[in-house]
Amino acid sequence: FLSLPGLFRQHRPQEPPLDKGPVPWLGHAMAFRINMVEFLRRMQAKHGDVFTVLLGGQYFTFVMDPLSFGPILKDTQRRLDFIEYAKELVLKVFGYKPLAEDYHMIHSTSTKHLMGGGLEELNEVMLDTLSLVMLGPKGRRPSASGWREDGLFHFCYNTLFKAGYLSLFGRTPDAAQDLLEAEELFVEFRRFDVLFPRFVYSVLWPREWRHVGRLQRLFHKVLSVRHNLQKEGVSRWILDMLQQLQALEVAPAMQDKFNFMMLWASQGNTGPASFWALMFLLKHPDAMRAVKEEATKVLGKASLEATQSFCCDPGVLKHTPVLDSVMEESLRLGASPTLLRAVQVDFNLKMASGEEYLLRRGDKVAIFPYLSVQMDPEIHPEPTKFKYDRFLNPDGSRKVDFRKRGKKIPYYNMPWGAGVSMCPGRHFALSEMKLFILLMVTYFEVEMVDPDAPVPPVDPRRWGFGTTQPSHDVRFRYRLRSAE
Ligand code: HEM
Repeated sequence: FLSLPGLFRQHRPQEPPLDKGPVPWLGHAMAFRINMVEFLRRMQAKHGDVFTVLLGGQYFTFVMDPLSFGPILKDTQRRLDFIEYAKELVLKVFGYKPLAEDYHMIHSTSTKHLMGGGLEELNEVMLDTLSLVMLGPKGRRPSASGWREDGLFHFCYNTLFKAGYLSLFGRTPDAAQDLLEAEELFVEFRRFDVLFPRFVYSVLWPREWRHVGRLQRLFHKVLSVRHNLQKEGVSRWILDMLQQLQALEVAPAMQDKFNFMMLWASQGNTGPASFWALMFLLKHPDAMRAVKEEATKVLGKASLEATQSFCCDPGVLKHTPVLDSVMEESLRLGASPTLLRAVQVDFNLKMASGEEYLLRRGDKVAIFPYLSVQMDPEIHPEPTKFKYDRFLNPDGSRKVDFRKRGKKIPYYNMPWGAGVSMCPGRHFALSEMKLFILLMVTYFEVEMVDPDAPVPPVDPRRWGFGTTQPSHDVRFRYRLRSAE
């Protein structure tokens, strides 16, 4: 009954082309869910740069022209809302009931502790925890000099998850036990991660719904405030936010759910993104050579003596333009967030071309930068190719000048989203991923088991959910460089 008005919706003059799809109410939901990129390509070819589609009872207007993103991302008149819409999702996925104060709290605390001076402190902790995860509780073990084999995706995700989790959510005096618990948590995190896209689309089987419920309860328990209080070195980022929630008299059970949300936000993307970076480096010897040369320049020729941990000044992360470009290029190819805003009042969206479209109150506006920016051949020639120096000027400085139709384009790569929903953890995320890659190329020999194995394609079910994942893993081996 509630969806009836939607069913009989008619296209009004000046509105974007309307495509209600083949199935009442569901509209295009099936095609969208199976492969969002293919679906949007088809719609763009059919309707142009702006179109409205019906997806599971809701109307989404996709804006595909990056020169027209400004009015959506810098909407000062608050005709578009991000927060209310995000609230529904957060309640469903994490069980967390957001407060009006949350947005400001998360962003101001992140500015304090995940950027600038706070970040320098956290980088030191991250280096220490990466040492623990990659070398074990006793530092470099003699047996560790032999080759070890793993799936590259599993290795990167597992390492970044454990190091990130222990750095942010704290450790106990028993490092071996911490590692064990982090490993167990990673296994559960991956189970949740695998179900995540279909959970969001509400298309799980009954058994899977029950499984998701069990996983949610497990995370609430493991990340509970009570459990956390027994730990040392819980990051200021987490502590500060929990203190603010306490001051707002949020119940402890709700704080546990908040922690789960922060675990997801902080650990769901860095592992997969590091995988793409290392994968591309392994497949592009020129890029690997350039990164290694830069690493030697900033760190010197490093190797480990017995029982040593990594020796690296995180300050060097400010002097790695080549690695910066590699990370930006890997994120261009591997990150595919969807930026969503709810339309609060009917209003005219002005496009860069001068055209105007009427947007209807209650609809959602969506931007999918992977297709409309990151894969645009005019902005990034040969967009499907990995070019490690794409984001470098000839003089070695960072390239920020990208153009479309002759116009400088402000949003030329959008892995972190943009505007009000821009990732507040981006500086820390880049630091931890760069630290991991630097350690891998400096202290380890790394090679693919089958050097001819191609870069795996993206799992199409994950388009639109932040950093993509490969459709299958790739075997690789690694060993500590011997001391010279
Ligand atoms: C490669 C790594 C990462 C990528 C690509 C990434 C990307 C994003 C994107 C696109 C969003 C916006 C989502 C939306 O529009 O709904 C977001 C939100 C967020 N990210 Fe990240 N992120 C990464 C790592 C991190 C890390 C390491 C942290 C924290 C330590 C973090 C904390 C957050 C938080 C708290 C939010 C929600 C902000 C809000 O509610 O407004 N992210 N991230």
